[in-house]
Amino acid sequence: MTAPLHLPLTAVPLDTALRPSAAAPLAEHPALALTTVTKRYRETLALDDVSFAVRPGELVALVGPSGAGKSTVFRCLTRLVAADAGHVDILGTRVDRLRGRALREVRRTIGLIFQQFNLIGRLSALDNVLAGRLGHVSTWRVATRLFPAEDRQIALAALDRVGLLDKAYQRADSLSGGQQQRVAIARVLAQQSRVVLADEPVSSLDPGSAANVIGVLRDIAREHRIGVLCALHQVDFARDYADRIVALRGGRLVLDAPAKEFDDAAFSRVYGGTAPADA
Ligand SMILES: Nc1ncnc2c1ncn2[C@@H]1O[C@H](COP(=O)(O)OP(=O)(O)OP(=O)(O)O)[C@@H](O)[C@H]1O
Repeated sequence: MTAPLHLPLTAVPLDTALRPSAAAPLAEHPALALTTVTKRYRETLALDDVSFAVRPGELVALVGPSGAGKSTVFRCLTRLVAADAGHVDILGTRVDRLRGRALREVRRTIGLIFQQFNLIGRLSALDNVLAGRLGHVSTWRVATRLFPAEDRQIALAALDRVGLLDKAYQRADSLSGGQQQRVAIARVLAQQSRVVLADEPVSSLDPGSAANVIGVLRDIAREHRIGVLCALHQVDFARDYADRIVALRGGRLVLDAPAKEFDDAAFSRVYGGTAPADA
């Protein structure tokens, strides 16, 4: 375990510490875009001519019934699978054409948030956030976990932003689910990602914690001009917190609209049937 090192947070103003790196491409490009993407797994057409984009600063909810193709969208964006047709862009770079090192570099710019938090339980919240700095520091520093003071400052600022500075030296597995997910958000902040993919980030949380986490995600998207694509099962959260909702059904895009326009008619177009009272 790294010895606690309590650095004064005043040394680097928080907005400076968390500003996206100057090397990052500027905001003209969408954070991510799918253009006429088709993906087939043998006989299953998982994505059928799907196009949509997420702009910097926007939280877009990706909704749809089970098997609609949401995970396949994420797999195409991270190039875990190759689209059969169409193209996939991250910050203006076509990831579907990349290989090897170039692909790894683009992947490193994508912040990932998972349903099950994906933290290392025995490490402190701070060390988990520092993992977001791995793409920014040399291999020997990673091996020895001797992160420069500046990286620790950035990680602490990120924890402060999600309201967890006082938990920095606490083991991740001693935190509540909502707190762990906020550590995961702090990690993508420290990573200075311009693109975040969040796969069902609040599914395992109680409604209060879920609202808190998704609210933090939306706020950091706006503050840091991060494009966030967030797969959500809870349509009510999508409506309340997302800027737009993109809906898939049977691999086809059936809706791409401002979240507040997602009414009962839209619900039945996406899911069939009527919206539950609390959706
Ligand atoms: N590796 C695979 N091999 C064959 N078919 C697959 C594979 N992965 C997904 N599929 C099929 O592709 C379709 C889309 O699956 P996908 O996992 O993208 O949907 P999803 O919207 O993420 O579903 P869920 O909400 O249940 O996770 C489904 O019909 C699924 O059964």
